[in-house]
Amino acid sequence: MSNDPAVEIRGLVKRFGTKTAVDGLDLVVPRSAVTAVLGPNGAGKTTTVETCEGYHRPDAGTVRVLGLDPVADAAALRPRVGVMLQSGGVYSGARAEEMLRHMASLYADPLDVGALVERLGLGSCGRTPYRRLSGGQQQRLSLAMAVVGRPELVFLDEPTAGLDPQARRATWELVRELRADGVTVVLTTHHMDEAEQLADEVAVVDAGKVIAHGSPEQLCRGGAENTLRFTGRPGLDLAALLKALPDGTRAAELAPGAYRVTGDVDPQMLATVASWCAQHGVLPDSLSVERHTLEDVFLELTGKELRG
Ligand SMILES: Nc1ncnc2c1ncn2[C@@H]1O[C@H](COP(=O)(O)OP(=O)(O)OP(=O)(O)O)[C@@H](O)[C@H]1O
Repeated sequence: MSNDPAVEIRGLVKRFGTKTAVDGLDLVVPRSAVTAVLGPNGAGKTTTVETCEGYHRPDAGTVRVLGLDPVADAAALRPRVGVMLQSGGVYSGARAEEMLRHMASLYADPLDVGALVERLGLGSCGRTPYRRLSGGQQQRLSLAMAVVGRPELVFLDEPTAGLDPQARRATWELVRELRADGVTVVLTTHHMDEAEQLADEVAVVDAGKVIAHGSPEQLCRGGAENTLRFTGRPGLDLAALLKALPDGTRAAELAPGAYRVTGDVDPQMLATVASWCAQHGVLPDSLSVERHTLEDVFLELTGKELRG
């Protein structure tokens, strides 16, 4: 049973009036791993996650969470799934630690509340009413509430948005520990470094669909071209070099003696360039391969223009 996916979304469509927020989205989330959902503003990430949490009924398609229907089986899922919403969902007059203790009391085997409060840096504001907490403190409290019941699966919607670097690191540590404990984590984020640091799998959502899916390494390797740079004698015959390289490779001398080769840079290409240099008596002063970052891939997939 535990080999079944934690979340299985097939052909999900969700409309709000005439607006199609999610437009035939497919996503399979493996268990005991961290899946990051990335996408431009308005791509449909929150709507998708909220549908998995049972807040919306799909207009078409199916959603299964731990093998169950998030709406029809909401009661069965509640003790097994932790949810951190993008904005509160919390009674604003309640005190931070009281709320967390109350939440913990609803579960059979909760985490130690005191320890959780300490590690998320909420110790000094435990008696503060929710509405008087800073944005970052509210955020950390929501995270604590999502994980206190030791869920099998947690949904974290932009868990580190607006957090200071210390709180961000503390959140990352907590996510890593959840994963080490076998918890499935689905998080949305606009921070590419966060996805690179935490995610086993990344799904890029655009206009209501998943347009790319894989490990950060797979996406960085497959999605974008890479670059090889070397420096050597000026005026090398790049047309001759290109003949030795796969079709579609490009080469340029950017400044006298500074060369850039762009294309599918793999170990074979590196060997070919090095041996071509050797045949021409060129000893490069430097030779480096630049891997594309997840941000490069993301921008390549979703475009560089701002969306309306
Ligand atoms: N309750 C709603 N009523 C009407 N339109 C909505 C509603 N919720 C979301 N939308 C619209 O659906 C689209 C997808 O929104 P969603 O919040 O899922 O995107 P997102 O990828 O989470 O964006 P962001 O990165 O900005 O949080 C947007 O155009 C949004 O305006």
